[in-house]
Amino acid sequence: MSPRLVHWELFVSEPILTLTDVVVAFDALRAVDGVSLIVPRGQRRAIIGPNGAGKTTLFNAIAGAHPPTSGKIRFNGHDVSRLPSHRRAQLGISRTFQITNLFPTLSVQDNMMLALRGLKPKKFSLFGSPDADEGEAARIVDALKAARIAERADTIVKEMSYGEQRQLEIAIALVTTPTMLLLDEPAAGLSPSERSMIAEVIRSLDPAITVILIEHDMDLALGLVDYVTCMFEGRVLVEEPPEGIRRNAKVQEVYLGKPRHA
Ligand SMILES: Nc1ncnc2c1ncn2[C@@H]1O[C@H](COP(=O)(O)OP(=O)(O)OP(=O)(O)O)[C@@H](O)[C@H]1O
Repeated sequence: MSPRLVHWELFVSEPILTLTDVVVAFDALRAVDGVSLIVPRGQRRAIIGPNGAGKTTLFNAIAGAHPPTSGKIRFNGHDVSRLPSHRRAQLGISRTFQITNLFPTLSVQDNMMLALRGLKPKKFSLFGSPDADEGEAARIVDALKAARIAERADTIVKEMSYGEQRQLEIAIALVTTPTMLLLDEPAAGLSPSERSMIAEVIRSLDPAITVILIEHDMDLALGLVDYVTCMFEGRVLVEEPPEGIRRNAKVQEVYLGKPRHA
């Protein structure tokens, strides 16, 4: 076997994401307090834990919105620990936010274009053609199809239901063709039927995309993932497949509430 091939094999078997002893401190508060994680390529992972456990702060550390105070983050063969978020996005990390981040008076198509070109509406009107070229148009169609809102391209965002807006956020995260997608409470505030739609969208994402999601709805989260990390007070409390997580005594204690005995 040639050395080139050996190197390639090592590369493809390397986990897509490795966190080593990551700390994010806000003054005296260690919101993330020494988290180490290994996420294999293509895995679907849920991060669960009670309010304030450090889940969103951990996402911010991975995506670059708030880089770690100390520790290492390795993504797809690169040490990204100190990179700004736009460089991490270029390397293939994409995310959605807990609170909608859309431009409500623009169309779905224009929101997608802004995301694709990494612009804000003002700059959008100043720079280049607002029309998508062939490559951009194809990526937008693919992302809208994956999010199941292909027929809404010309709709003004504020006229869409809240559930559709959450689907659009996923489409926006997909339009940059990420290798890893971080979804921060994708189903928060949705009705049961909107939740089922979001679950269907996540379930049918390209299996090559690694997906990490924060979700408070346990039924939804556990039905979508291969593996679960439960955080508590900034640390990893438990890691295991979804089958065991509900029965795990530590998880019951901190997250689900102590089991009631008859
Ligand atoms: N920018 C900040 N400045 C100071 N403290 C912060 C900041 N962001 C988060 N924190 C604190 O860090 C801790 C972890 O917050 P974080 O939002 O990461 O938790 P979470 O697990 O995502 O909670 P939730 O489920 O409620 O969204 C909390 O005590 C929070 O108040």
